[in-house]
Amino acid sequence: MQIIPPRRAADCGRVSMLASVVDAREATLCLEGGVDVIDCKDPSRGALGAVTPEAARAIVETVGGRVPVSATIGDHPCEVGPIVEATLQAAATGVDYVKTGFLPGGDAAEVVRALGGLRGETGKAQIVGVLFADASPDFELVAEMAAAGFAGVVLDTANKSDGALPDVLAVDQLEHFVEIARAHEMFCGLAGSLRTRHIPALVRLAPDLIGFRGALCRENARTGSLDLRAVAEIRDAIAKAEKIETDLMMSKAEELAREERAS
Ligand SMILES: O=C[C@H](O)COP(=O)(O)O
Repeated sequence: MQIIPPRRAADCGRVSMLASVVDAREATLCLEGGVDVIDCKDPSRGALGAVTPEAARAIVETVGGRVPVSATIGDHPCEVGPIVEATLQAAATGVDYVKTGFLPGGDAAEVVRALGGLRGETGKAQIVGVLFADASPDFELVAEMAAAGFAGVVLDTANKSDGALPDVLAVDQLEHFVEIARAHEMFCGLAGSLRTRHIPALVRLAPDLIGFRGALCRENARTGSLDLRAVAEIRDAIAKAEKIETDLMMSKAEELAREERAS
């Protein structure tokens, strides 16, 4: 089960919606709401809080292969031991992707290389690196991740009470991140306290996915319960933004064709 492979999202304008869920009930609600990727996460335990292995297995079973399932491993210090152990534990639950965050401090490149050395030990699970826009992200790490065989990379925020991703990094920096991921043939995701109002500018960057938790909950309380209407609102906002982008591309193509015929 694959998230849209690199380049196709940019070519066909299809941006996947990722929703972070705490249990099988929320996973079912997200499937009903048309979510493209189910992300196992316990928001009460941090930016990349991990659910229990039992909860992750229950989510995988409930989703039943209908969409890709990812799991976060927790906000570990950037050290080989804890991150490798947590990554293997998450991979053993049957998810398609394990999202591994890189907080500042420690030798992130060493950790990436250690994770690359796990090839074959993570079963079907592929590793996705998560960089934190509000914690001095090193975009040079994307090349290391690609060399280590990571499937993708996500730019998220660590501090969920200090603004959204576009408040932390300017759009041209977000665009640069997407371009770097594409250049290394990895899928890329954008996340971090995102709301409906952020969607048009982010869809314009054509990431492969945009991730949400807080916006999907009642009163945007990320540790609260998911709300089907909020899920549908975000789903519709992505579809609307994609249609605008597609129509814009079509009209530009028609204008170019007219100019060529006239020349
Ligand atoms: O990957 C998903 C994001 O971490 C969503 O969480 P957030 O919307 O609360 O930032």
